[in-house]
Amino acid sequence: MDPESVISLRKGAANWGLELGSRELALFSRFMESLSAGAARHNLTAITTPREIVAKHFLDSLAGLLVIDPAAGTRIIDVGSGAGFPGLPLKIVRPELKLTLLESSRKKADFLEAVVGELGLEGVQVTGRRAEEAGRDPAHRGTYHWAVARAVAPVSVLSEYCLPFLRVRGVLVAYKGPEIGAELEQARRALEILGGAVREVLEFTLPGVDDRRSLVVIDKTAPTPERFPRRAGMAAKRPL
Ligand SMILES: C[S@@+](CC[C@H](N)C(=O)[O-])C[C@H]1O[C@@H](n2cnc3c(N)ncnc32)[C@H](O)[C@@H]1O
Repeated sequence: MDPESVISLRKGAANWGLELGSRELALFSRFMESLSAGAARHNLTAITTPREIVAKHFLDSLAGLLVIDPAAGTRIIDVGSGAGFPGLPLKIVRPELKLTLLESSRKKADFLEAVVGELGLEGVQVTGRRAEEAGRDPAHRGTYHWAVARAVAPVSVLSEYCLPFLRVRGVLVAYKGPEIGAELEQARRALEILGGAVREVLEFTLPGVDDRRSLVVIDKTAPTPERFPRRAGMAAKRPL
């Protein structure tokens, strides 16, 4: 990673109260190399300049640590992880997290396996399945303290993908853009049915690019009824 990117990553992370040392910077640097190679080879991400990768992938992902505290539980699942966001940056900075990267595209899951190996990260499991299927598997259902997802689906649909994975009192952190009011209004019924309640919406600006973002923090307040998630595709086709 070029010196300018290192500086903006360190400065941006300090904005979230995170101090990045040489271990973390080396891992981010290697991750950036894999991303650039992966983007060229497999068209994995549209964001390719180092400045944008730092701000829109690394720092955006790290904002989740404003909410996620491993002291309150270490099991975390990233639903629809794509090229590893937000899960991998969270794991780099909080290595005690036990991370599952769930990604239905085989090509992307293969990329994730390769990156986890290249970075030498322990306690990361890559699962190349759909959320609707893994959410019914007892190895995953009701077992996580945290679920995170970025750019996967509207909150009404995302709740059906993610809430089944959480224990009661677990937390879903949905990474969103600004102006989330109407989307949350549409998700009210789904949250009620699935056992979730919006705790708060944290708004922030991405350092370096000044884009506005928000984190929707949803508490799991009751067990998700057995019939959810519905079969693959239903949540998106007929949101609750
Ligand atoms: C727009 S990408 C976002 C990737 C990453 N979260 C990010 O922010 O860069 C959405 C990803 O979610 C995955 N996805 C969509 N629906 C899914 C589902 N039902 N189960 C698992 N993965 C899913 C897609 O394959 C895709 O890689």
